[in-house]
Amino acid sequence: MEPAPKLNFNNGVRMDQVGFGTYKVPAPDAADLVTLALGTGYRHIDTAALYGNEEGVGEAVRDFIADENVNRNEIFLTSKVWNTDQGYDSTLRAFDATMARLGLDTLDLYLIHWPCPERGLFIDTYRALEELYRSGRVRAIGVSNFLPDHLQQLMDATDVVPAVNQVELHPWLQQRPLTKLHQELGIRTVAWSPLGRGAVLADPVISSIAADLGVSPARVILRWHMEQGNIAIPKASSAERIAENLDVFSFELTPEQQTAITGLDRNQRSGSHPDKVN
Ligand SMILES: NC(=O)C1=CN([C@@H]2O[C@H](COP(=O)(O)OP(=O)(O)OC[C@H]3O[C@@H](n4cnc5c(N)ncnc54)[C@H](OP(=O)(O)O)[C@@H]3O)[C@@H](O)[C@H]2O)C=CC1
Ligand SMILES: O=C(O)C(=O)[C@@H](O)[C@H](O)C(=O)CO
Repeated sequence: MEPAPKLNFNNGVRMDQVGFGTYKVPAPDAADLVTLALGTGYRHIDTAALYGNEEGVGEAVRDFIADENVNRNEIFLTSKVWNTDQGYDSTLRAFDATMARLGLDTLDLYLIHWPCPERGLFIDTYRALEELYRSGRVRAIGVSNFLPDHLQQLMDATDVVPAVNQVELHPWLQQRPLTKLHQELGIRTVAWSPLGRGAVLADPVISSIAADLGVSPARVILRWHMEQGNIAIPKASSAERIAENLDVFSFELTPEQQTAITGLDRNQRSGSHPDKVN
């Protein structure tokens, strides 16, 4: 299957518009599942220190590069510094630990996982990401779960504009004020839980559009993300679903279908609120 189109970051780095998410992929399963995703055509993998699967993700990436004669720069890998490692020196140590687990020399994108405003450390943490960026150990840096006021505080105090803000986003939580701010600031929106952890698949409007188009509800939702300009990182555990989630570039939604999906927005989170995680 053809890889997804690539979108440019504000620093010229390019990321596939569909990636493979690995939250809750058990460590023993990670190497095989990521290998399956890479073999299907994914060239963008999302993990994090929290997920406990960086060893398997790294093994899959390294083996795919060796076995398939693929260059390292053809695979885009994201990881994230966890909340308990926030702070300048601790973030640098956390990055070294992530790279040791991945078994790689460079990372394509490193993110602050949650702002954790009560810790008061996300600016120091981001300064460590800036150091990693300046030293060439990461190709791009960014944030995750940042709200507008977090972004403003960060950009007032630091130098490198985040390449992305990775946030929960799906038809029931469209985050329109935040995505508008992203566009104004030149920050890419990466949608985590793009399927609402599976819940949105059962929405009757999605099901009806899927029936009209003769595709699955997941492909409708992910096509919607593509047409919104989002980068989506669905997680799946079967070859069929992994392939299905990447096959979202052979059809389009009609304006009426787009409008119907826009109408599903109801500010409903499947995950935690950024102000509640510390
Ligand atoms: N930065 C952050 O704070 C966060 C980042 N993330 C990232 O976002 C990724 C995706 O989000 P996630 O929370 O996993 O949820 P998703 O919205 O990707 O949904 C995943 C769920 O949907 C099911 N599913 C996937 N594809 C299909 C399909 N084609 N048909 C039917 N069911 C399907 C999966 O089932 P099954 O696995 O059984 O196939 C799984 O239960 C994560 O893996 C992680 O990488 C997630 C949460 C927070
Ligand atoms: O948001 C939640 O409640 C979750 O369990 C996840 O978002 C988790 O906190 C996480 O950050 C996964 O990347």
